[in-house]
Amino acid sequence: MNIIKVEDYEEMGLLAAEYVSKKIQDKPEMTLGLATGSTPKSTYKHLIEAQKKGTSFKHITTFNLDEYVGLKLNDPNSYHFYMNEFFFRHIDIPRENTHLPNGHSRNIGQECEEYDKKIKGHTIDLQILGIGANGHIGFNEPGTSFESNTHVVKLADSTRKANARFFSSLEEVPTHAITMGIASIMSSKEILLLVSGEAKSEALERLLSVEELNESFPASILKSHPHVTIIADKEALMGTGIKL
Ligand SMILES: N[C@@H]1[C@@H](O)[C@H](O)[C@@H](COP(=O)(O)O)O[C@@H]1O
Repeated sequence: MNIIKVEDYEEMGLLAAEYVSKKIQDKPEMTLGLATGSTPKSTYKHLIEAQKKGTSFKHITTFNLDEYVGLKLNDPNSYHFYMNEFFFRHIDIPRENTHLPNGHSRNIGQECEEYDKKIKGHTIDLQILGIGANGHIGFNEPGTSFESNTHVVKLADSTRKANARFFSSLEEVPTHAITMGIASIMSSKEILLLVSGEAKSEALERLLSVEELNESFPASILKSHPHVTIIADKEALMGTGIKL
């Protein structure tokens, strides 16, 4: 795993955007895996800037990692809304090239199968990832099989609490989500893991020090991926023994 150390959240976003832009320039029709949450927001902001400087998203295809179950697509807390608000509506990507699981589908099981089929029809060239404080990737909570494909997960209490900051109350946070599975994440050619802030420092330390792959710490699987780059800021690196 290659680690790029940055000063703060903003620099992480800038570097990540430069990294992604370079990949798009090298392969304009690439498939990009996308994440949500607080972590990649500054990356999207800088990618929007990159378009003004010549990066075009016209020929890329995107697949998002996850979506809450039960929220309407236009709910401000849905990841559909998030992606549109913070990225898609600002760039030149054709909407039909963007893919997210539909957590408001009447048949969630079928939705998972269909989403999985769509992913398998592509090879994700670069997957942007965040990490949960409990080591989740996508919404693959501790205990998820490393062989998993797109599936429904019951969110850990700690994840619901961590994400409650976006909702008016904890009760409003959905209990379930659809997530790309760990096997799908691992099948991407390359992974860019973004880690920012003190709240992630324990998870990052665990990831860097873990020696055995363990389903109780989902991110540990990344140790077995041949091409992972981590961009981590000072606060996240605190306690890991890695000095800036
Ligand atoms: N489903 C998302 C993940 O894809 C994300 O990477 C992680 C960290 O979120 P954040 O970036 O807001 O800390 O947990 C969220 O719940």
